Amino acid sequence: MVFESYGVEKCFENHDIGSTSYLLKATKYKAPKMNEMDIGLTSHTDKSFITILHQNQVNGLEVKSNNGEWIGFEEHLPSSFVVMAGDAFMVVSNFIFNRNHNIVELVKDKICPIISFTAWSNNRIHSPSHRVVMRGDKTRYSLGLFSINKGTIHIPRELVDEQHPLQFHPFDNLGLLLYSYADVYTRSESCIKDYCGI
Ligand SMILES: O=C(O)CCC(=O)C(=O)O
Ligand SMILES: [Fe+2]
Repeated sequence: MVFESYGVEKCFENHDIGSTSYLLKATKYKAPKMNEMDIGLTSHTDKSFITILHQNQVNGLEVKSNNGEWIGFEEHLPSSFVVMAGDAFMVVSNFIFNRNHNIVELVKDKICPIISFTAWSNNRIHSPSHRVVMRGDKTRYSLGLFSINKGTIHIPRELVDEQHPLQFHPFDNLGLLLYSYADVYTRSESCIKDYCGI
């Protein structure tokens, strides 16, 4: 849908199932002691191209809004999941799908572009900062499917123009992930900009 909306469907073949590695991560977040509030996962942006998240109906995921407020993601359907852009892609929206694959909620333009700059979309799309905050007395489980492109991601020529001069060198998505964990990354405001910014 995003590729279509930018008129670059032809680039999709470089991002299809054969061009992507997947990391499936299951996480258990314990309920805070004494019913207080606990940060389950500190604020970050994902280094994937795209992330799909599902939780066991114990809310906790929060996304930073444009004005710096944290918006809690409230799950209403057991079959819903969140699709979120990573630094390699970056999207302005969170899509929440139901089991018929229809978008049931679009938290458009609320997502904060404060610290991240998109690579593939040449800085048009932003990956949201998000975190997990635990409240209440229930254990939370989440499943995250992180898709990471194999090979080199090139910024489509169609996404470079006068208003959007080229912002990123071609880059390796797995390299970005490893760089974010490596000592060489000095933890400035934007990992992706440090890694392959022009
Ligand atoms: O558990 C969640 O809902 C979020 C997990 C997450 O953001 C991550 O692992 O990068
Ligand atoms: Fe994340």
